[in-house]
Amino acid sequence: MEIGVIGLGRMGRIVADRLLADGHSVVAYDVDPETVAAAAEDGVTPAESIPDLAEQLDAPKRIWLNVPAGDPVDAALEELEPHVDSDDIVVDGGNSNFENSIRRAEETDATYLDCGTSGGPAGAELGFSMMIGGPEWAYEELTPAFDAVATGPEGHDRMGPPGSGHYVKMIHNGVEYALMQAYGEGFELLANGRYDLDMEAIAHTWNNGAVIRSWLLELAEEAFREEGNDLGDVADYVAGGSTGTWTVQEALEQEVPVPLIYQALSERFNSRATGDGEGRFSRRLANRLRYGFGRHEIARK
Ligand SMILES: NC(=O)C1=CN([C@@H]2O[C@H](COP(=O)(O)OP(=O)(O)OC[C@H]3O[C@@H](n4cnc5c(N)ncnc54)[C@H](O)[C@@H]3O)[C@@H](O)[C@H]2O)C=CC1
Ligand SMILES: O=C(CO)[C@H](O)[C@H](O)COP(=O)(O)O
Repeated sequence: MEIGVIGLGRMGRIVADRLLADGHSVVAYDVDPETVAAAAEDGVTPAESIPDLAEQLDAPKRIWLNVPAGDPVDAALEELEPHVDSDDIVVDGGNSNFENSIRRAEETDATYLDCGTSGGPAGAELGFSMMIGGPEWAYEELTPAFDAVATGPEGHDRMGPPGSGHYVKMIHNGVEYALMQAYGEGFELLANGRYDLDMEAIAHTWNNGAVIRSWLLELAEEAFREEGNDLGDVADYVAGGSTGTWTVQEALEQEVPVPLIYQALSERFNSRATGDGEGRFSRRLANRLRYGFGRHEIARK
């Protein structure tokens, strides 16, 4: 299959590479020409602009966006609009707000799939987990590409109508915040408790057979190995927060209590209010875990 990839950052580059590795052909564009040139060396066909990318693709066109959520998605769609019709499929692989995805699916002349994507840049070797919303025919049409970018056929599924893919990913991220907070609190108590303990060794032991083993805990083990038992100069500052905020807003609207997710989000806001980089071990671990899965910059003291 021939696919246009727009956005070749941490996630888009993996999408392009995994499509190429599975035998698909990729035409790619990024606002950063150096990024495009680097990808071209590894086999993508470079495009100089979004219209150029659209013109290089044969009809029906298949286009995959991996740009930052918000205005860049609308800007890319606006440029695509004169070049697409309902036989063409546009996938938004970013962390877009699900209500924007519903609006975009209605506004665009193309057929739209919202694709919540989990696994982060660190998950490149295994492939991603992908939650997709939109028309069934479009999901089926793109299944070979989803098989290539996800962990395989089990790594993606159609959630339901437009918006549902990003809705499920939003709540996934709320769970992610709460899990990081829970691990953080446990390690904070261990670090300040009554024994002199080795955090990496504890994480390693828990990761081997314990009820609470997980990928986040493997990333915690890696964090202690790389930063030291006290997390070194990793600051008490947790960035991000948009998807968690939307999760809490949705929970309020649906009158579903989500105290753990709300508390984890509040801890992030608190970390920014304190601003001294010292403070809570739990939040320092969350800061480091965001680098672990997402390659988000680590705030340092
Ligand atoms: N990093 C992560 O762990 C994950 C990120 N996401 C989501 O995936 C999307 C992309 O994230 P990343 O790859 O991490 O971001 P990134 O910042 O690494 O890459 C974004 C790329 O888009 C390019 N770009 C921006 N505006 C553009 C435009 N109008 N046209 C073409 N290219 C444009 C930038 O130059 C950059 O190369 C975001 O919505 C993010 O929230 C989803 C899951 C995990
Ligand atoms: O979606 C993701 C992982 O699943 C991204 O890494 C996202 O950036 C995480 O959210 P936040 O930036 O609010 O920590």
